[in-house]
Amino acid sequence: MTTPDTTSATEATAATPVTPLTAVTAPPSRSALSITDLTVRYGGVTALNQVSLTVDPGELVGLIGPNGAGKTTLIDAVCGFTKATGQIRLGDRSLAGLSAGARARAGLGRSWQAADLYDDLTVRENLTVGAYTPNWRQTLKEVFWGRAHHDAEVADLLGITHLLDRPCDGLPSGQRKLVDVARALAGRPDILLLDEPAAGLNTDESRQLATRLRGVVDAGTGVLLVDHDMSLVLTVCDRIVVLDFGRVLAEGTPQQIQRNDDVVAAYLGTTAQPDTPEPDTPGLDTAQSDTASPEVNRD
Ligand SMILES: Nc1ncnc2c1ncn2[C@@H]1O[C@H](COP(=O)(O)OP(=O)(O)OP(=O)(O)O)[C@@H](O)[C@H]1O
Repeated sequence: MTTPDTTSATEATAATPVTPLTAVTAPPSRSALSITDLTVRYGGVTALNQVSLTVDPGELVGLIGPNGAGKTTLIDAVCGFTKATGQIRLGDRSLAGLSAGARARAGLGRSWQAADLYDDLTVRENLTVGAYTPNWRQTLKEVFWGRAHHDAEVADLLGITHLLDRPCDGLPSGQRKLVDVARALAGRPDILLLDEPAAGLNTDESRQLATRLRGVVDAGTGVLLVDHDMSLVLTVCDRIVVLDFGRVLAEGTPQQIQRNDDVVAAYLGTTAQPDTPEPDTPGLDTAQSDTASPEVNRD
């Protein structure tokens, strides 16, 4: 079952129900990401200091913290864009010494803070670029699991099927973010690391993204989500790790994190009120109950 390029995306979707992602897209087993004592220094700045965390297949882990806490550095180090010490493993395999390309082929995918799409290409073509990891393993996957079908599945999962044949140039920011995530997913990663996918999105777009991310995770991919949108992180994540000054400050479920005094003091502040407030609470300051983006800039 494939989606021919000559058929419009809408027609294809209507004619051929998309098979669940787990059945077709993924290799039979996926690997967990395990990070131990990860340390990154930029000259005199210790951006990460012995950070350890795990992301299991089918788990959505949030990574939050103030500006400059080291979140992007962690993604860069895991994906091979920044030198680091410590251990990074994907399943049984150590990623030590591997290039960024080799880590992508091993099963890591990532998005970037700015959704830099190839604007003169269509959405479908962007997915094709995202899927391009030329090695025998990838070629075998494509022989057994199919490429065009995979694009259709990924597009379906992110809710962008109707956009597949549109050029990326001119897409609104919310759709660009979804395409960016889809492009990273097109490489069939075991673990997907997302750097602020909700930045610039309005509340509706952010909610839509949350639904789509949950679909990605439920289909078996492990996701590490970096974002300042606390409404998104606290509602969609299974587990949250909080960084502060390059160290792990706290780790736990969203409920545990929002009640952690250290996290409230360092990051969430008085905005940490994700429990549904009484709608008619007298004197409730709506600004204080806004959980959207408690950015703390210490740069
Ligand atoms: N290329 C670099 N050279 C030198 N210092 C850097 C570099 N990249 C990051 N840093 C520093 O490392 C620390 C961690 O930065 P990082 O961008 O990882 O934080 P962050 O948590 O992602 O912040 P934000 O939420 O603002 O994106 C900061 O002190 C930052 O100034």
